[in-house]
Amino acid sequence: MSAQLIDGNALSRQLRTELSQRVSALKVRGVTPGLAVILVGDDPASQVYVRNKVKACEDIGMHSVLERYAASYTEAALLQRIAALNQDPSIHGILVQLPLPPHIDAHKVIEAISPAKDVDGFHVASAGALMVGQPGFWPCTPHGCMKMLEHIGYDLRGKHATVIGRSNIVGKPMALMLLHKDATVTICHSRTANLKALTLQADVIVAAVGKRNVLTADMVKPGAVVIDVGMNRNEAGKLCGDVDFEGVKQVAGWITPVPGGVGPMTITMLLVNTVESAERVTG
Ligand SMILES: Nc1nc2c(c(=O)[nH]1)N[C@@H](CN(C=O)c1ccc(C(=O)N[C@@H](CCC(=O)O)C(=O)O)cc1)CN2
Repeated sequence: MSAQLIDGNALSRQLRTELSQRVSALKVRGVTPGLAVILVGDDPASQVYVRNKVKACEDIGMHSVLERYAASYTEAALLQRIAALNQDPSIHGILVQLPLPPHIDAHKVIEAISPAKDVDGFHVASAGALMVGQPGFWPCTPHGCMKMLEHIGYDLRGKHATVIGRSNIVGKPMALMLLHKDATVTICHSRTANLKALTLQADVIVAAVGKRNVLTADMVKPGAVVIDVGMNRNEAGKLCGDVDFEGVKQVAGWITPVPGGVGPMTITMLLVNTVESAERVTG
């Protein structure tokens, strides 16, 4: 048996076409959705991600600004820049690319972004809204995973979902989103005893650890949906996820690839949040 692929590139293309129509409708009403992307430092992967974000905005007719600052940029200067963008009516979403250089307190920076423009969904107000099921921006990566499940028509009610990873930007919000859809959720992490026993029970597994081969074929129930959030490099420098793709695809029912799975969906959901932010402003 071989799992069916959940193609994040194809789904992104479809969603971005729909979004470009929403952007056109906003423009007719005199509003162009605008995203500000801030990059501090010269992390090579981050440079690729921010370029892709700006290009994605352009492709669907949105306005975007990319602000790049040297690694020596101060926290105070960054906070001042965010305060100005909070007041800028042409900007509906503000994103500070992570990771930030170590001298900058990422939590302080995220909290400086107005929750109304927090299209990354990282602000405590956004996290709280997700927790209690109130309107707010959802973090893009787990939101993209939920869209992929929706796309394959997967009904989560009563299903057992196991999330491997407990980060604030993926693991924890992922668990809450699955819970909102009535799944029974288990969160696993580095101190979890007998991870295999918990993944073998799962109908849906989300691997979000940042470590290769965290999930192997012997840990997966036949037919399960496997979503790989990992972004790692193997010895040959090739991009790979947290899942042993070749082995797991023989057992799973559905599987996301890396690249071409969750990654492009992360950027698509950022566009979704920014267009929604602009739509909220216009009422
Ligand atoms: N402010 C934020 N910082 C970071 C986030 C985030 O959502 N907001 N997430 C990650 C990085 N990230 C987005 O910023 C991201 C990572 C990967 C991809 C992606 O499309 N990956 C491709 C492969 C790209 C490659 O060839 O290197 C894929 O999976 O197909 C998009 C976004 C950390 N920081």
